[in-house]
Amino acid sequence: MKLPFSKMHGIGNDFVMVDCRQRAFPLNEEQIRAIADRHMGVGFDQLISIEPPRDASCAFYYGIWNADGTPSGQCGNGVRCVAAWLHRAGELAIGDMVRLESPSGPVTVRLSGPTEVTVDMGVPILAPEHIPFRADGQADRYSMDVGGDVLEIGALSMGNPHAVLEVTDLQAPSLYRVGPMLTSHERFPDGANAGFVQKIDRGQLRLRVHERGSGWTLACGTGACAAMAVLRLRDEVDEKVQVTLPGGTLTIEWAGPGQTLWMTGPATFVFEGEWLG
Ligand SMILES: N[C@H](CCC[C@H](N)C(=O)O)C(=O)O
Repeated sequence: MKLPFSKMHGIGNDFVMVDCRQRAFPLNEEQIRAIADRHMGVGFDQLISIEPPRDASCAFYYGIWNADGTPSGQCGNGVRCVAAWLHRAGELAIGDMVRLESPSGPVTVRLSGPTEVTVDMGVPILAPEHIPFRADGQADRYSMDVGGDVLEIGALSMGNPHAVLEVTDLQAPSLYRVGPMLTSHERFPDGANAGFVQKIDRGQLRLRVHERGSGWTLACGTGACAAMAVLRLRDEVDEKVQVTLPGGTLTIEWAGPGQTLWMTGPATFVFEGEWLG
């Protein structure tokens, strides 16, 4: 197969973008994993397809797959790259607001420059059964046994499930043990992206994320949204927060429950290629 693709990243969370506007999505799980291989393939954290919309109120649909071939419902850094990709393809003008359809429903994007994108990520989902997360009821903190340690986590969905743990030291070696255990914890029936967040002040957070299906990444957009929302629910941060991940910084704005959450950040082109698989 000769598969043209674009390589992009959003603050270091990297993507292979596949144009499916005129053709059906051509890859099976095994091929996705082959392209994800950083030595024998191209390498990516997520592969993203750009397709005609299924919901007529949206301009395009985008599909999301992790490096291990599993699908996801949402990708915050990815949707900014979809918007910049559509601009480069002549489908989206700077300043336009357009609805895009993700596997978990519509989001609205606005390009403020060719590679600077603001996204209305929708309303964070807090009800445990819709995350999905096993709990007796909705709470700002859930006690969880993770490998023998009891941790207090926040849980929510941004269209994909997130566990958020507030820490005082993002360099602590224990995070590397806890991350994978949280990602595949039995209380998250579909798994979870595990975020470790350190509060600097009411307007600044630092974050590292161990992603379901992709491992440790340089950035996770929905993880930044989830971390901010969890701390906002505990009134630890203001409505507008800078979230700094290993690969860069995003701005997250959220008033509170029931309101939509906004994410702003860059989307970067790296190269165009053709996969010969
Ligand atoms: N990196 C992405 C999230 C990918 C989602 C994925 N790992 C999952 O939910 O399985 C982001 O910027 O939001």
